[in-house]
Amino acid sequence: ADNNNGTAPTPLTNYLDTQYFGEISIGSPAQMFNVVFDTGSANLWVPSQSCSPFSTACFTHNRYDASHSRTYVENGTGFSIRYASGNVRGFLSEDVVVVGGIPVVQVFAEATSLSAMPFIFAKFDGVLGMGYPDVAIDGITPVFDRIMSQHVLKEEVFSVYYSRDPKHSPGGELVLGGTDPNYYTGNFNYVKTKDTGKWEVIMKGVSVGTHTMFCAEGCTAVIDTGSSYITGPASSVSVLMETIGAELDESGYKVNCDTVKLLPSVTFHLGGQEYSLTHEDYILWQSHIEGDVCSVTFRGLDVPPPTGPLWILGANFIARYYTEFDRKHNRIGFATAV
Ligand SMILES: CC(C)CCNC(=O)[C@@H]1CNC[C@H](CN2CC(=O)N(c3ccccc3Cl)CC2(C)C)C1
Repeated sequence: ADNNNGTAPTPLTNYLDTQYFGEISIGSPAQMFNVVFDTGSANLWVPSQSCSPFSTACFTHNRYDASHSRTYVENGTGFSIRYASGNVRGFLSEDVVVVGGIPVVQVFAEATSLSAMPFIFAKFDGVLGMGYPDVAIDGITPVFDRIMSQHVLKEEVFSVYYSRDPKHSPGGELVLGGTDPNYYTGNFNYVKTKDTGKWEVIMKGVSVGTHTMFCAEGCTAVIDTGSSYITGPASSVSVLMETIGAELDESGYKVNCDTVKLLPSVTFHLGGQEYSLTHEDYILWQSHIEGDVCSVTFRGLDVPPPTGPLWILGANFIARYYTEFDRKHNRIGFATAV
């Protein structure tokens, strides 16, 4: 609950270092949902009780039932959101949403159809977008904006800790209104966001070992809590992968597990600081019966202009660098995660 020092923590679950989600409630009495807190989008949706039984992705998750909530307000406007990886369709409703113990009356979407891919792989029920209002579909005021307008937060910021190892508990933590010193050391270094109303910054270079190989003339980096990996322009990532001896197969880039210890750091130059990832941070080592598999948590993704080209720094970056998203000063702060 908002422990009236103006900060509100929500513990997160870490599923295989690729999905981090926390619990919110909607309605009275409370209906519980697991949601990804996604800085790369700005809408809240959960599966609807009225989703079609043929939508497997919908049926295998918790569903919101308006008829069981005494604070439900009908809206009914159509809703559709297109993510890079799949889309969600439904209709708008309004009800009391509680995040970290803070209640807000919120317009959200009841999803009636979810694209099977990738939502059948989702361990979470829905998505709570933590992006700026500028990217909110249908101009709906996002949850964090509704919370800020209540003036209950010590600071108009939220912070994210992602654990690096699924056996850790908690798998992560979202703090509304501040940061949690239990999960970082040292000071924060800040980077101003671009004036685009997105959680994106100017990156000054990407280095492999000591050699700046990409983005030397500057490029855009999105700090995206809802993305599992790091993505960059496909051509750059393929050169990067070639440099570390990774090969592309149907499920992404792989390296020979014997070479992992020798792999170079990959460094992202943000603001006045260099943020390095070692092989510990960017290799997903999975032990299988038939032998170990070492996946590289980088993906090529070409985002067309004007949004792109861009790099997306996702969960594996945030797991190494505790991240504060500052709406008051439109900046992002990074500190070394513990
Ligand atoms: C502005 C908006 C309208 C468009 C641009 N924003 C975007 O595309 C988002 C940017 N952040 C990341 C986000 C990833 N999503 C798609 C997605 O595959 N997830 C997912 C991840 C793992 C397993 C299963 C699933 Cl389902 C998680 C999630 C959160 C549902 C998309």
